[in-house]
Amino acid sequence: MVLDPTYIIIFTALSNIVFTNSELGLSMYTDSMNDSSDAQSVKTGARSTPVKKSPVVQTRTTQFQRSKPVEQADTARQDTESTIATNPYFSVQNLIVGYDDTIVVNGMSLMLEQGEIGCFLGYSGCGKTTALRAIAGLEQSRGGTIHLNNQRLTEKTARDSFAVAPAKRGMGMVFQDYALFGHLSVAKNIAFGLNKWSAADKKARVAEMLNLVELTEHADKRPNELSGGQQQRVALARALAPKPKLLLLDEPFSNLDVVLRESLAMNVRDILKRTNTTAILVTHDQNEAFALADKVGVMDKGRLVQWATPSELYHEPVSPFVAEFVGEGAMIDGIIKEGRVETALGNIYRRMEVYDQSGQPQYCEYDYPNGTPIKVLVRPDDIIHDDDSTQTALVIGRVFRGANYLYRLQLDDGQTILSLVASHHNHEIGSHIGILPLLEHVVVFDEKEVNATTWSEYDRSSRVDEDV
Ligand SMILES: Nc1ncnc2c1ncn2[C@@H]1O[C@H](COP(=O)(O)OP(=O)(O)OP(=O)(O)O)[C@@H](O)[C@H]1O
Repeated sequence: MVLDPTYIIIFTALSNIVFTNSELGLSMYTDSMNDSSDAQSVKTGARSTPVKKSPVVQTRTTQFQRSKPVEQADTARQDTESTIATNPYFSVQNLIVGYDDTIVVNGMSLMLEQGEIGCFLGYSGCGKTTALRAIAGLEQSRGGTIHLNNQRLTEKTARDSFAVAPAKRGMGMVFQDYALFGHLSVAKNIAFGLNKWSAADKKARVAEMLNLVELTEHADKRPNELSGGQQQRVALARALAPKPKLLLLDEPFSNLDVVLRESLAMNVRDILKRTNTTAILVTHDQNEAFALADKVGVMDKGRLVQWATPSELYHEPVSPFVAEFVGEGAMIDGIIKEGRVETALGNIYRRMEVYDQSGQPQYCEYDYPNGTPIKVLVRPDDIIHDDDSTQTALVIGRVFRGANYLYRLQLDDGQTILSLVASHHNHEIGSHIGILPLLEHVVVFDEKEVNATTWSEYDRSSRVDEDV
C-alpha cells in the first residue's frame, strides 16, 4: 500500500510507525515479577519418575540429540521465570487485553534478551495482533506488566495503573501493507522518523539504512516503482532508522508470494541480527516463524501455550495442540507397560539428558499406571527409510517435495505414519518399504489429553495427498 499525503498526520498519530522519542517513563524496574502466570500453566506432555536405566530396543542409535528432555520443560520454565526477575531486556508478565466483554489476550508472559527475535504464531483470531498492539501501547491492557530496557511501559494491577504513551515507548513498527508514503522517495520515506536528527546525521543514517537493505540505487524512486519485496525492505529500513528499542512486525511478508517470503524472512533476520535489533513478529506461517525467530510463542485462543525455540517447539511440544500446529506428524497408539510405552513401532523408553561415565544416555520410567492408553507423536523425520530393515510398511500415499518425498505409510495393524525420504528413493503406492523408527526422541501424551484437543483424528498423516 502507498499512502496519500492527507493520511500522513492520521497515520503518524495513530500508528506511530516510528517512535523516535526517547523520553520513556523513568520509573525504574522494581517489580519482583512474581509468577502469577496462569499463562504459564502449560503442561509437559508426559510425567516421569527418575531414574531407572533401561535398554532401548532399537536397531540403530540416532545421531540426533534433542535439546532438552520433556521432563525438564518445567525446570526450563522456572529458569525463564527466574531470569525475568534478573532483568531481561524485554518482558511481558501476565498481560491481559480484551475488547468489551471478551478477553482476547489471556495472561501472556514472555521475555526476550537484547537482539533476540520473538514471534507470535497462531491461527487467525487467536489474539496475535492484539498482543502486539498492546505491547506498542495501541491497545490498553487490563492486567499485567510490560518492561523494556529497564523501563516500565505498562502496569495494570488492582493497586496501580500506569502506561507510557505509544509514541514514547521507543518502538518501531512494520505493517502488513508496508504503509509507505507514496509521494515521498525511498530516501525520504526512510528519513521520515528522523525529524529530530541534524541534517548531517539524518543523511548519514539514511545512507546507512539504504546500504543495509541494499536499496542505495533506488533511493530517489517512489515506492510504486519498486517490487513488493523492495517495498517491504523500505518499510523495514524506515522502522529501523530511528534505532528503535523494540521492532514490531505485523505479518510483514503476507503480501509477498510464498517463495519470496522465506528468502526475505532470512534476509530480514540477517539485517536484524547485524543491527542487534530486538523484535517481535506476528505470523500464522510456521516456516516464516522458524526462518526468522529465536523464540516462537504458539498462541491458542488468547493464551501463549508455549514460548520456546523453533527446535524445542518441533521436538518437545508441551501439548497435542502445539504438536499439531507446529510441523507434520502422526499420533500412534501406545500403552504403558511397566514404565515403558509399547507401540506398533516398538517399545519406547524415556530418555533423560543424563549420561553415565561412558557417555551412554540414562532412562527413566514414564509415571503412568500400567495399562494407561498413550498417544505417541511420531514426526516424519523419526521414521527413516532403510531397505535393509526387517520392519516394513505399506506406501499408501506420497507427496513429491523436490529434495524429498513425504510418504504416508500404513503399519501392519492399520495405523498410519509419515516418513520423509530423499526423493531418489521412488517407491510406488502399494509397495512395501523398510523402515527404521527412531523412537528415542518421540513425545508421548496421555490419550485423554489428546482427546481433549483439536488433533484431527489423532493423525495428521491423513492430510498427505495421494500420489501427485
Ligand atoms: N477492535 C476490536 N474490537 C473488538 N474485537 C476485536 C478488535 N480487534 C480484534 N478483535 C477480536 O479479537 C480477536 C483477536 O483478534 P486479533 O486481530 O488479535 O487476532 P489475530 O490472531 O491477529 O488474527 P489474524 O491472524 O486474523 O490477524 C478476534 O476475535 C477479533 O475479532
